[in-house]
Amino acid sequence: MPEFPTSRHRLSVRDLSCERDGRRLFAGLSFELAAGGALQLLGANGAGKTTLLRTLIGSAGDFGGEILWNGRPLPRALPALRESLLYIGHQAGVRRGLTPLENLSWYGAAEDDALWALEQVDLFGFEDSLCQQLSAGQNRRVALARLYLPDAAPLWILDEPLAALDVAGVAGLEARMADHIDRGGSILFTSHQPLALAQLQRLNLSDCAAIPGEIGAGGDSVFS
Ligand SMILES: Nc1ncnc2c1ncn2[C@@H]1O[C@H](COP(=O)(O)OP(=O)(O)OP(=O)(O)O)[C@@H](O)[C@H]1O
Repeated sequence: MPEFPTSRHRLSVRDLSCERDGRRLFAGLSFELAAGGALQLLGANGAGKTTLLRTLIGSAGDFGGEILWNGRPLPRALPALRESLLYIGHQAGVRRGLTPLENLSWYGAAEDDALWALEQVDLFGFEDSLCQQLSAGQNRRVALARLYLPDAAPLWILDEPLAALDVAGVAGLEARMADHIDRGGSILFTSHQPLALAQLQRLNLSDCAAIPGEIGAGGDSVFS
């Protein structure tokens, strides 16, 4: 697995606000996520966690405030952000009419790499089964196998990656996330469950609060 040089990427959110159907989901949201950082988004059902993640990757509607990738504002910087992004959404992007191996091939993985990745998520022996015949947790594992492909991007944005995982699956994902952070990657994820990651920062969207300081190893900016 490659190293991601530290201080090379940075996602900045400044005074972000978002409304849907005339209802304010959150406002005054500011944080920075730099190389080597991890941020867990918390919040009640409907607080706007998925909407925030989709806004950050340019897949949601209007927003107020600023989103910057390496100091350049979206939407202009969106192509550069997407080049550095691995996004796994709530629906996980698994095509249920395909096999796990075919799903990873669809994402451009070579067969050897895909087989190795599937083994890492304990799907050895299921690589040629149709995903529609797999369990919910196994389908989540197919999605998470993308995190083990050799060209995994430095910025991971993961919506409910722990959903449907068993205890061993959660432990495996924690280890993979820790390794990614150690190598200078960064992770923004939602989860209702606690995760044992060193230096993990948490942000509760229900509070619409700002994070005091920077997440990651790349600098010394402070937002409030
Ligand atoms: N395109 C849209 N049009 C109208 N309302 C929307 C739209 N997208 C999201 N919403 C509303 O915004 C609110 C926040 O939804 P979102 O999925 O972001 O919440 P969440 O915090 O991820 O919730 P959960 O924990 O249940 O997954 C919900 O009430 C949802 O119905």
